Amino acid sequence: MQLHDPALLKTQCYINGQWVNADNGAVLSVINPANGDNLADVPRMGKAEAERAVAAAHAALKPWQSKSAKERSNLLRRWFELMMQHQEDLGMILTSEQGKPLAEAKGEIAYGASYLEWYAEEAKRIYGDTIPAPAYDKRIMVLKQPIGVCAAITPWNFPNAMITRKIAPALAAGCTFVIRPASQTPLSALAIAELAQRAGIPAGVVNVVTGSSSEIGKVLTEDDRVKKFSFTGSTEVGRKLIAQCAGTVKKVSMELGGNAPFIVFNDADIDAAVEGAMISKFRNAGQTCVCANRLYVQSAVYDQFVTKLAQAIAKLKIGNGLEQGVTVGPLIDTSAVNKVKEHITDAVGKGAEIVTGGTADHHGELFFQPTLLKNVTQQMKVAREETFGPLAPVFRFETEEEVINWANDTEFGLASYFYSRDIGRIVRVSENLDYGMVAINTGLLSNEAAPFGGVKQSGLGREGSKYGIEDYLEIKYVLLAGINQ
Ligand SMILES: NC(=O)C1=CN([C@@H]2O[C@H](COP(=O)(O)OP(=O)(O)OC[C@H]3O[C@@H](n4cnc5c(N)ncnc54)[C@H](O)[C@@H]3O)[C@@H](O)[C@H]2O)C=CC1
Ligand SMILES: O=C(O)[C@H](O)CS(=O)(=O)O
Repeated sequence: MQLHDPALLKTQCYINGQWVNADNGAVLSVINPANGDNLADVPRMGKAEAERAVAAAHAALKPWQSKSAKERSNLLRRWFELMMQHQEDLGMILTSEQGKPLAEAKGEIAYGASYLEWYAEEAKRIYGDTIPAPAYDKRIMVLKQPIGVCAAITPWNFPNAMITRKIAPALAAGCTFVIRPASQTPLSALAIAELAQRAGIPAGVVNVVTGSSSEIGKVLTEDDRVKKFSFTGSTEVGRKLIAQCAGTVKKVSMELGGNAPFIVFNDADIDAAVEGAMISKFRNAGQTCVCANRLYVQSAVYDQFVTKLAQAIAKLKIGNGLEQGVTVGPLIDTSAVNKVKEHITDAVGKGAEIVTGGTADHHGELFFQPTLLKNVTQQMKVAREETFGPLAPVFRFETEEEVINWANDTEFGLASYFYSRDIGRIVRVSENLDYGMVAINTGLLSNEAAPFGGVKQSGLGREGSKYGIEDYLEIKYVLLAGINQ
């Protein structure tokens, strides 16, 4: 891996300001999904190391809280500046371990850094309240104070942004943090920690532990010193982690699975809808929780949309994300490839038709051709399960009522999209979609200024925006009496 600053490639974990190996020297290999190369080995840590990381975060709490909001803000700002200065190297590390095209990886670095930038500012605007008391000799005050030691387990699909989207509001609020990144993509997390150290974030405020998800997860969810646990990943694992947090009544934030509807009405700008579908569906080879999972197109424009979408898909370039012009990289592992195959086989077996793609790609075992299916129905697996791959199933619908019912017929409620130029329809559909996020006439809704999150079984809480810091604060009610004595 050619880096301008090779010191960003860390192969040890970061605990209490020290770079350390696993106690028993065990390691896990980080593999490039594009070619199977071993990029590096990182520590395979477990219970003891995770407990030391929690202890470090706990010891660092008071000193971190004793800094002024402006001091914390300045440190977050410096961290943001360093991430942007090293955007190229961080992107290279990210593409090498996760697979997404370099342009997307660099975009993720800027996206991840934007949370540090945003919460550097929010750190200075954590306001409390004074409330008129019901008695003349009393005063009511409301303080907002940091919740304490926080912990998170993060996924492989956005190995930079899913960390900063949690750690930035936490540190801004005066909390300290322990991160356990996905074992497929630990190098991005360790590089973030390296830049935290360079930025002057004090020892123990940020800690990164790689290794056993179950052992480390058990400590982070059950240790009473951890007051807040945040997770991004599958709903299935999220349920388990919420249950593990119950024993110590931890506050939890969950960014879980999705099943996004992408609806195109007869009055839509079809070219814009195709452009939005391409962004929403094929970003990160379809491996995002907000990807269009079901494309619903109204009957009068169905054939035109399918034809134009097939033409756009034909322009995608599959390959190693480090190669110039590549727009679709490999999937993360063989189970991801098998899920795409399973959904295609099921749909075709129930009457769907492959318009383009449909098979694995010659670039390697983890590459799959961007695939378009038509004549898809609600009876197929793609209607109910998150594919998390480069598969675009297009359903036909007749009425607004019908498509709203189909779109909402899922346990998920994360992102949703629709294209229309009718103002009455825009208001009605926005209000009737049971989702945490509704994007209108665009296929990309993620940014640091907006509250990202889901309803139903897609999660708990919000990340980003002014709302995202609330999950790292506790409200304290202070009553002052006897004022006239
Ligand atoms: N909402 C989102 O942003 C994401 C959703 N997903 C969903 O998850 C599915 C599978 O992707 P995965 O990465 O395998 O998700 P996953 O939920 O299995 O893994 C996510 C993270 O949780 C960790 N983990 C898994 N089981 C654990 C356990 N018992 N205790 C503690 N940590 C555990 C993993 O090591 C990883 O760091 C995808 O098909 C997609 O549906 C995956 C990534 C992100
Ligand atoms: O986990 C994910 O898929 C991300 O939250 C999607 S996004 O925020 O990068 O759009």
